[in-house]
Amino acid sequence: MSKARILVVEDERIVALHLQQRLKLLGYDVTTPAASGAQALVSVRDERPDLVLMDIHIEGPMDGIDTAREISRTSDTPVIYLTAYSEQATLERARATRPYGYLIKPFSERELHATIQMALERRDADLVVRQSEERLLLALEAADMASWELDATTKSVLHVGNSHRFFGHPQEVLAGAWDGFLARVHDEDRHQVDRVFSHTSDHGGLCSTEFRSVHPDGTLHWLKIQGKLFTGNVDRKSRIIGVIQDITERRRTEVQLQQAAMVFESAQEGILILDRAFDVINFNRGYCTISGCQDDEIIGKFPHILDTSLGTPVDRRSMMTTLAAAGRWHGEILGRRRDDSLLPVLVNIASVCDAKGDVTHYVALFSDMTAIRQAQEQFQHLAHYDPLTDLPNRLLAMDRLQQAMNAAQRRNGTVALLFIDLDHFKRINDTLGHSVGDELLRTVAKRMRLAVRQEDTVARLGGDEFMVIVDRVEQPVCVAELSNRIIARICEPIALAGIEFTVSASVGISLFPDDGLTQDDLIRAADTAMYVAKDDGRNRFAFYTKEMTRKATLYMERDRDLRRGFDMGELVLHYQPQIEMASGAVLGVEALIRWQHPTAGLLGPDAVIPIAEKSGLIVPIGEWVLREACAQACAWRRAGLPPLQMAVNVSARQMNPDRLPQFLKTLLDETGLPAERLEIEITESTLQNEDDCLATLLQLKRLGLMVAIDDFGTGYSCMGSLKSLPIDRLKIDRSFIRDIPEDRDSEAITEAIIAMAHRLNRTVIAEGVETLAQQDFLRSRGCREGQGYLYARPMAATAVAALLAERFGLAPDLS
Ligand SMILES: Nc1nc2c(ncn2[C@@H]2O[C@H](COP(=O)(O)O[C@H]3[C@@H](O)[C@H](n4cnc5c(=O)[nH]c(N)nc54)O[C@@H]3COP(=O)(O)O)[C@@H](O)[C@H]2O)c(=O)[nH]1
Repeated sequence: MSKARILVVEDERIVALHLQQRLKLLGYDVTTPAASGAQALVSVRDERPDLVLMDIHIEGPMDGIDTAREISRTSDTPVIYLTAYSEQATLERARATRPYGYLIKPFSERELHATIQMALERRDADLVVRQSEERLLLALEAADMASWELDATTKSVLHVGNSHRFFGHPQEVLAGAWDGFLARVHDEDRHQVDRVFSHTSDHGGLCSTEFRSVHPDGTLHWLKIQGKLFTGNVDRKSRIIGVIQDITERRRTEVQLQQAAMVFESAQEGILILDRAFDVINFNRGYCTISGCQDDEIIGKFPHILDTSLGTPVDRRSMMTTLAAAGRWHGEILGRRRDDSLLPVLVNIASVCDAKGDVTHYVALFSDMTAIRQAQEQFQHLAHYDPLTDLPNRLLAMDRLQQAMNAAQRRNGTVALLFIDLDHFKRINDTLGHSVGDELLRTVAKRMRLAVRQEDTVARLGGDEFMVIVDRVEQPVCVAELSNRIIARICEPIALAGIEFTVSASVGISLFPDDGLTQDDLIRAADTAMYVAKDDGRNRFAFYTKEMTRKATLYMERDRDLRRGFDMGELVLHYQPQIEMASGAVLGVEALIRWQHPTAGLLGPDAVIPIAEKSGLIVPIGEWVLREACAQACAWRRAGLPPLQMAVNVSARQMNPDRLPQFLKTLLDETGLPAERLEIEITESTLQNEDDCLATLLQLKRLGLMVAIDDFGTGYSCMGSLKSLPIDRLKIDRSFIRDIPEDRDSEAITEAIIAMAHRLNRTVIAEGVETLAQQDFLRSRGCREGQGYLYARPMAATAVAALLAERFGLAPDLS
């Protein structure tokens, strides 16, 4: 253990040397003695003695007490005063410097040694305390804390460490009366702080509270004070001692977290926190509302709303790739709710990464877009539909018209544009009021919609002007019929405001491409036509061209007449025999329609078939013909006439595989006519144009019927296709037979058809045979059968019976 080094401060050199000797003898190490305060301070600084023996009266301006004060200010070196004086004032001054001892001269070796030892002991103890204090201070500083102390009895603040940091005031401002301290606390927290400290002062134990301190610059700091009531062992004083801490940052974070939690919980959007495997680890109420899922159906599972089995398929792989590359993915999908209903959702997914940049979670946000989409739809609707009638407005009508024109151009078709204007609407509006006028327009709009096909567009252009766009017009006459249907519907009585009245309409029609190639041209043409209809007396239609109007009107009159005639049973069948040319034997007959018109007399098929084809009446008329022909064939059989082939013409529109075979099967079953006795004649063009034709023919062959191709040679059937068709007979067209023998080409064609029929193992018959020369030619080329005026004209059923009876010498029972 090293010797303690002692500095002697003594202005009397002899005394100083003597004291040094005594100290050495006592085992101490001594430094060079100092005679003045200035020397002493230099020595303390340079020699670093363990103790100073300080005479009070020394050289220089500073006495020993001043020097000791300066030493204690700049170092920890303990000072023991040496003096011969012991008057009170000096002692008071000396005590204020907190010396480690006081030796009154003269003193003994024992006194000197004991005082020095005690001083060194005390210095060591002080050092330990100071180090411990220092450690505590450093620890508090490291924790951004400070100590504080309150006298619980007097409720005065004894100490507030680092007061600047926490209160913005020096210690002196805070120390002292409790109210002074409370004045630095925020108004709203003051009562609480007072209550907490009062409680601990009165009842002991721990105290802890958080409050805001108000700094002089107005800033607020959140502080946390914790403490405990202690009662001093010596002085029995009650103190609350503890630590103070600035928790402003923590409070801010807490507030932010609270706000975030509030946003999370109260958000209308669905929010999910997903783990790296995309399984849900947290969700908010919004997600439950949007997805319809219960709490226990969400956690630990893949988000139901992203389920790809319904709605918009979400390509999970590309989503993950985007998330990995950009950290976010968003898109609008049709999401799947718990009950499998679908809803439009905007999905935003963001990756959450740790400090190293590795993905730890995903946050997914789901916004229900239903309301927005509905609003958009409503907006779209408002932009494109008339609010009064809910019909398309001019804007949408023009768009539809353009589309129809484009499509018609591609397929070489026709589009009709109908301009419809109510007659005298203004009068109704003026007399019955606008609300009745509005109601009338609504009623008319509904009636027009009911009059047209689903695919046609009915639009309101404004006022009492409407437009109908008819796509895929087959015949202009169909448009005329539609116009009449619309006019008729509009004309039906309307009861409004307690009054029943009727309103009529005038319709102008233009056709694309005939009447114009642009929208403007077509509209202008339809408008012009509408004024023509008005000029002609209103309540009618008019085409842009007069000829079209005339044709359509004529057709409709004929159509009406035919329907009436059909209903009145004015249609009849005549039969033209088919002959074996070598023997003159009647092999069969062809049923040909006639119309016994009440004013025009007997009309041929030309007055029936074209109109019936256009109006669709051909199907019921054709079925009537088949029924009538079969019934007649059976009647002849029953009358004892020899069995005959019954050939019946069937139009292309009848060749419906879902209808004709079943109809014929039932007919044969009902009449008992053997199937092979009935021959269906279809034209070559029917065979070539109708997709359904082949399917129907195959079914007819399965029933056992015979099939002939009528007007053969006028189409373009090739041998290859004929070979595979289910036909039994070719009927050479009358136009080739007519020019035989004058025309070589007709002869060549006829000859070729006969040869082809033979090669294909089909029978062949020539129609329109009028002369023996024609018959000779046909026979010489191998054609065995013929039909024509040479043998017989088409005739009534009774005439056929009479002819057959005569040929066979029979007396048929035709009763
Ligand atoms: N879908 C249906 N079509 C029918 C039906 N009935 C008739 N038709 C079609 O009408 C076409 C014309 O028939 P029609 O006016 O009766 O003329 C037939 C004969 O009168 C006529 N013919 C017969 N021989 C001669 C002749 O020597 N000279 C001459 N100038 N004309 C003659 O030919 C018609 C029969 O021809 P086809 O049917 O081609 O064998 C008629 O062609 C049918 O297409 C019906 O019910 N449904």
